[in-house]
Amino acid sequence: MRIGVNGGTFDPIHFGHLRPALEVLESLALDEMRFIPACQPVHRGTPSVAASHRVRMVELAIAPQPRFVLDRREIDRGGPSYMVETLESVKRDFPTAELVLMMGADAIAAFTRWHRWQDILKLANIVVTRRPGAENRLPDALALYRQNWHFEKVGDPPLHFDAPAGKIGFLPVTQLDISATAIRARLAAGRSVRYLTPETVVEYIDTHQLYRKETHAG
Ligand SMILES: Nc1ncnc2c1ncn2[C@@H]1O[C@H](COP(=O)(O)OP(=O)(O)OP(=O)(O)O)[C@@H](O)[C@H]1O
Ligand SMILES: O=C(O)c1ccc[n+]([C@@H]2O[C@H](COP(=O)([O-])O)[C@@H](O)[C@H]2O)c1
Repeated sequence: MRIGVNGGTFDPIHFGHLRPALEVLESLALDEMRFIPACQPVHRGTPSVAASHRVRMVELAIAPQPRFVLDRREIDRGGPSYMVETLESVKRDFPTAELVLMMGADAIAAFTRWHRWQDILKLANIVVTRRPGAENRLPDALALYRQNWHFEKVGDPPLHFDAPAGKIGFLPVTQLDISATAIRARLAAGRSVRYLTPETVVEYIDTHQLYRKETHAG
């Protein structure tokens, strides 16, 4: 079994998370892609809305896609959301599974500042997806991880890693210049975010009046 791990603050989830996740799932022939909302993301501020809202929006967004799975383990664990602990926990639940951690080019550029990052490479392979605005940060990461580099472009799916962990692959996915920061800014300005995120998420945000004021944090 091959399991994709897609961690994020998801504040809120948007098509820039969803489309690359589907392309990774298909390109690597994963059995499932687990969306794991962070409880307390490290290396950034507190999320703008409560974890319960972020979780529900992920659930709504992934509902149409059968192999997308909501994974609540970071929320249930509480405290700082260190990815190494999350991967250890997934590995305990699925001891024989190969884990593929996906992250955008912006995230891999900061990877060596992650908690116990060397241990992450013992637990999983990493697939890096290109992200608009992060292009000039990728070469640094490329140089840094050359010893672990595995594939750099798409062949005919399924791509596969030749080891169960420790490899970093690069997948050029469809480019969507969408960020949660820009979505929050639009909402704060009273503008629409339709077509940036699934309609169910737009409706949830409207119903709960999220991101309009600062009273939703918690
Ligand atoms: N538009 C996008 N294209 C490709 N990858 C993305 C995109 N947006 C987010 N990601 C990736 O998804 C993961 C989780 O990102 P996150 O939840 O922080 O979203 P974000 O839009 O970057 O949020 P924020 O603007 O609040 O920082 C990261 O690995 C990030 O690189
Ligand atoms: O484990 C760490 O030290 C670590 C440091 C920074 C980010 N992460 C994880 O990377 C994912 C994307 O983070 P972010 O801040 O871009 O939402 C999310 O799952 C975070 O928990 C993890």
